[in-house]
Amino acid sequence: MPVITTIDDLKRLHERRVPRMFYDYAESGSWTEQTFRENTTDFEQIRLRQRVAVDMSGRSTKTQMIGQDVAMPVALAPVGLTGMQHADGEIKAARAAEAFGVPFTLSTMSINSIEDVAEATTKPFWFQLYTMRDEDYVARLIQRAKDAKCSALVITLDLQILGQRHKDLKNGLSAPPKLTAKTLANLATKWSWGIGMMGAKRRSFGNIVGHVHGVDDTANLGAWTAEQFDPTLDWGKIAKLKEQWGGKVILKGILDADDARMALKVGADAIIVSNHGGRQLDGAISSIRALPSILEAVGDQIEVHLDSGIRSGQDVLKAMAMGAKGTYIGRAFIYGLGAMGQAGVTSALEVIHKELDLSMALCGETSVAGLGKHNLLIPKGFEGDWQP
Ligand SMILES: Cc1cc2nc3c(=O)[nH]c(=O)nc-3n(C[C@H](O)[C@H](O)[C@H](O)COP(=O)(O)O)c2cc1C
Ligand SMILES: O=C(O)C(=O)c1ccccc1
Repeated sequence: MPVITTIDDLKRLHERRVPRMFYDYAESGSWTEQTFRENTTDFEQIRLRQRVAVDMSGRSTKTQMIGQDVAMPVALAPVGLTGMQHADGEIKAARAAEAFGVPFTLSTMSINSIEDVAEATTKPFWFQLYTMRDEDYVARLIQRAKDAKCSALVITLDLQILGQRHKDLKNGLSAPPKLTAKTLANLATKWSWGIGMMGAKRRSFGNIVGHVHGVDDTANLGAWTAEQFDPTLDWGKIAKLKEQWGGKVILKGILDADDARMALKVGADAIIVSNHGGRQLDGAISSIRALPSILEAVGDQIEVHLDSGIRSGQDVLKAMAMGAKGTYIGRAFIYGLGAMGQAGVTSALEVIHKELDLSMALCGETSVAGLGKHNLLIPKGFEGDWQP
């Protein structure tokens, strides 16, 4: 077993072990990838305040997200096609999250189905919803998530149409995913991935294929999304979905204070400040830069979470100290999954937990609740003086 001490170690192994088509799909941002890059470089702009001679014994990273206990404020973000990174990837990731004590969010676009994951775990997980044109299908999907006892519905709002990712088009990534001649050639060097996949429970969209008609035979992810997703989704429809669900609702993909106010108005329990990991609107600001103005607008009335660009426990610390009440990792756990399956996801969580715990101690903090702006050195003008 290789010694893993950083998320980057897992990323290198992921690249080595997973066919290029799926590695590229995970790693890509849209268009020039400016937003994708700035999601991580903007975290680097913020510095941590080192404090000394503070009793650091009895530290804890435990806290709550939407009223649920978490071992640290880091959930697994919904990631489509997770089961193509590793056989039964959603089951593996959900089990790793459950054992660690952090929430797992299952994507609508997952390979393992809601029922597969419910069967393989003992605690409730969260379900992420994409709304399709077929409203009956959406209603059935919500019912399936209820039947599986999912404890939150995460409705993603920043992807009713897909941002263009060049590599996916060049690699011929289709939806539902199919192996092309190019990928099969690439497979020759990815034996363990291929052998695993042969034994996988599923190799196509588990929540969709067999549950809705006319979904196969599409050239690429963008064309498929344009055909299937509901382009008319608006705040009125979001309010109706919330009513249909009846439980906790998290609205994902908020990057603007005005939208955060709308989310508050429809009665969401939490929002996720997110630009979808730089995969949607290239040129949008990083989520860590968007966070302060959103907190100012709604932070005292709704739980504000953040994702996009988190690669370390220091990043988690920075987001929490700025005022977020929770964070999510997307690629960071996908690297682990592609590298080593369930053990790799556990490893990603351990890396981030250790970084968070040690950095809290070196900042002179012993609890998540104690974190605040006093832990940060934020450069003047960090939020940008761009005018809407
Ligand atoms: C490969 C990949 C697939 C994704 N699929 C979904 C999805 O199905 N639903 C969704 O709401 N977000 C999806 N996202 C966005 C993630 O939930 C999350 O917002 C993003 O990964 C956070 O950025 P990070 O990867 O820098 O942590 C996806 C992200 C990646 C990298
Ligand atoms: O790739 C993504 O980011 C994503 O969310 C998605 C959208 C449509 C189909 C599969 C994944």
